[in-house]
Amino acid sequence: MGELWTQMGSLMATIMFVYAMVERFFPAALRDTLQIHTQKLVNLLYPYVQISFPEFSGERLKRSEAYTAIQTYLSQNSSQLAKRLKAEVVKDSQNPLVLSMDDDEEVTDEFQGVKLWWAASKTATNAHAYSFSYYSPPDGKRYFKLTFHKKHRDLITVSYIKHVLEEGKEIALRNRQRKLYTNNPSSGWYGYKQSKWSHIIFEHPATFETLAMEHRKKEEIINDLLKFRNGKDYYAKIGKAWKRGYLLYGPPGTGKSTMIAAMANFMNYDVYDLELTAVKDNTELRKLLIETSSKAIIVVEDIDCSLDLTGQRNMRKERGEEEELKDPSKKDEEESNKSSKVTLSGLLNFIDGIWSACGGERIIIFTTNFVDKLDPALIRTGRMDKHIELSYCRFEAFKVLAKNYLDLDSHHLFTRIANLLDVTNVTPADVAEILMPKCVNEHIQTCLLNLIQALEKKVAEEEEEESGLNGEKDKEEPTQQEKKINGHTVEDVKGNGFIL
Ligand SMILES: Nc1ncnc2c1ncn2[C@@H]1O[C@H](COP(=O)(O)OP(=O)(O)OP(=O)(O)O)[C@@H](O)[C@H]1O
Ligand SMILES: [Mg+2]
Repeated sequence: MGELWTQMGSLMATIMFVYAMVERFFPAALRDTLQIHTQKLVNLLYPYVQISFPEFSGERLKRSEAYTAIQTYLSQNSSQLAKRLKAEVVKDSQNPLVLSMDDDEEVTDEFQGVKLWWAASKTATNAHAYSFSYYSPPDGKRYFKLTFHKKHRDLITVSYIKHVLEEGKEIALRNRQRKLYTNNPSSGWYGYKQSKWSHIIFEHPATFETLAMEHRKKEEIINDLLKFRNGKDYYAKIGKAWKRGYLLYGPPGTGKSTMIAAMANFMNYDVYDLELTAVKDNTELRKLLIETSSKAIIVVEDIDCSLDLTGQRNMRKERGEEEELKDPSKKDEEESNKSSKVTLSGLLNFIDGIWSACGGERIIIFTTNFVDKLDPALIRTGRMDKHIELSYCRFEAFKVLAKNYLDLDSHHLFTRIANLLDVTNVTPADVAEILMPKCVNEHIQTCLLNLIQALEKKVAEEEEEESGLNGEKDKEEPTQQEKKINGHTVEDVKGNGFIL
């Protein structure tokens, strides 16, 4: 190929030279005709088409997206094929040292059986003009040049370039370091360092393999996520925004936050941890949404605590209305004191209003400990597409934890543990804590025995508690009013870990 280029190059130079010489002797009126014919001759002898992709295009000093994507695409091939490489440190990449081909290097590529050539080039600068200058000449403008046979013009300009750009972006996305964002209070949105979200590198190690839950349930979630990830065309076909809502519910310590991390790692998405109490109103909420990238998981943890969206909402509303009747000025005062005025309708708009479709490929996750207390409008089907219950640790989940913490697949104590886990409710967080060896030389069997001891103690306590309750019940059946403690039923209080 190199030889061919050299021959072509000298042929072109000869034609241009002859053209320049002849042109001087031609009358001005005939020059245009001469130029057209010369061009035709060049086209005839040189059957290749060239496209260049400059690094900086337009008037704005912004690096061209196409150039970056091509560079990423080529760096995959060029690092093996090119002989002269350029090493660059790229921010936010998993592998910060990226090798790409150096200036004036050339690599070949193949697409659907068609061969094409990529070259990295630089425009020459007039170094002569700087020969007496204190300053060194500026660097020439870089560009990539794509050369291919003209008979493949349609294939290359339509399909190949699209393929390169998409692939380049995809590789960059795969290699980037994912981030965990949190929203800034709106007081910090303006001024010199304005930003609505702050971020750090997302490095949570949780995966679906290390997540303790029933295998069948786990598979179902993974399949759901896969279907979502590959569903771009499907969502477009059915006319639905490409997003999915999950509601994770279950008692504290059952792995809701761990599951979000596992989902983010599985999907390779960024995580936006939205702190609703720091959002002043619905407009701010919308602005935050617009500033999120695609391929993101937007999380609102403990939705019942973040907002006035729970069943208590109605109670407070009623109480508020009563007080307002007595003293109308009180309502305004209360409103201005409240830090967040995000309303249920604002949040619903955030989830499935027209703005929520911008960007695409987003997952919205709400977590709560009390699913029953959420407003039905928030969790109705279609809004939160999938409700996932994270429950207490049963034997199947325990086996995952034993593998994670003790690297253990089976043990003769497992049967005893399975029986105990069947009759008592302990969270995976509690089990994990007990299983974790407390010192370097703690034996596996000791950890398992510690767990059995803790579980037996819990079962005994629960039995004692139950027999005590039954005894009191026999004495006197409490009234409905007495069953409520500070507005919570006995079940609620137990769920919170209080002992009656
Ligand atoms: N299902 C699980 N699989 C693996 N580890 C778990 C699981 N559940 C809990 N853990 C362990 O317990 C710790 C606490 O779990 P996590 O923060 O995910 O609970 P949570 O449901 O989000 O609790 P909360 O409702 O209080 O936010 C985690 O760091 C993890 O080590
Ligand atoms: Mg949590």
